[in-house]
Amino acid sequence: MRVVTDGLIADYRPGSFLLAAPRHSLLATGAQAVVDERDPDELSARVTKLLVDSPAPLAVGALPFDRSAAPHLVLPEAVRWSGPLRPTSPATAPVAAGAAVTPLPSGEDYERSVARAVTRLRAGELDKVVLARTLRLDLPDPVEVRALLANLARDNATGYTYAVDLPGGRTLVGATPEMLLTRTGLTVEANPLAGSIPRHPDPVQDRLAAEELLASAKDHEEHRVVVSAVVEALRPYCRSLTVPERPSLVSTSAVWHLSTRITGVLADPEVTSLRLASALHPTPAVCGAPFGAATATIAELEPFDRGFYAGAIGWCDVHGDGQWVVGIRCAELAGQRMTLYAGAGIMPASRPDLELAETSAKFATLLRAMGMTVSPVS
Ligand SMILES: C=C(O[C@H]1C=CC=C(C(=O)O)[C@@H]1O)C(=O)O
Repeated sequence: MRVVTDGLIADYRPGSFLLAAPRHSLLATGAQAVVDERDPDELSARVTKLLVDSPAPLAVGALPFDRSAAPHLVLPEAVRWSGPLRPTSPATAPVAAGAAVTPLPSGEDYERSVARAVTRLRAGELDKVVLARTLRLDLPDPVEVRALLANLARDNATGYTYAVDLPGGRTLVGATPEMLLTRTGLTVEANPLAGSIPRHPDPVQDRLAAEELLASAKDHEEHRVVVSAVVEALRPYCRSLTVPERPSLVSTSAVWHLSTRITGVLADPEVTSLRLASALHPTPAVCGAPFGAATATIAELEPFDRGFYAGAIGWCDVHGDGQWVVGIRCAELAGQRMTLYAGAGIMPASRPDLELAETSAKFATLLRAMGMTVSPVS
């Protein structure tokens, strides 16, 4: 099969790092050095030192969901920038038909876990928790990653399409709508998303769904928890912060979200985008609040390791500038196995069936890009 791809995607090879943002795209290849310090200050200091001492213009990579696990950053051998990716080639299926699909947990078990979380939330044990589920695809052939990336970039032009090489021959591929942090000089920007509703193929029903989301007290509260955590995490680093009073609506091709764009001015020009990303991550958009109770609930109720799902993906240059996005709407590829991840923010007013439907809608980002129409709710 000949795969026609465009721009930087055509030059993507296994092991490369790709981040295609709405206004620019980055392809980094090769690895002069790998950095995996777990302490955020040491990680940032080591990356900066290596960048000062080497010709590499930036470091790229990913922070895992679990703060105590090792990050995976590399100083690439070559870096190329281009404008936004605008794949023009016809969609190509990244793999022949015939995947075996295994959900973990099953739909019923996910609903049971959501119900257990709701009981704890209503008892006041925590304010919010994000519970995820996975779909394992066992494929007849290895995935053609360039075709998958082209389809993701085509369907998610306002989002961030990415591919990150992970230890152990794995690759995280996805298209996230959520930007964790961008630092440009003294200016920082964060764009937390939380509060979602599936989109509808009928335009009138779709508009009604968006209005329902805008009117939902549960979703506004779910969003408020995230915005307040992001503001509190940024405050010590900023001399001013601007936070809109109300969230706005944004959409992917699969889901409507509540979104708040926060901007700030850094107090200390030495604080790198990597250090700021570590300070923010994981926000309650992927974890919950309070942090300790949410991580304990996730560890107890989710029957899998998140790895780099719900982590942070991005780059940082020698000046500390950079961009980090939230590693959601993604799948981990390992040979002919592909594991898709999707989570939903659970609140005291959550309904298990609706949270299951929301995770199904989130899986559609990857399933559509794979050319699959299978119903993931099982
Ligand atoms: C955890 C995910 O989405 C997060 C980001 C936006 C909206 C979310 C929500 O409304 O639940 C989630 O917090 C995911 O896609 O796996």
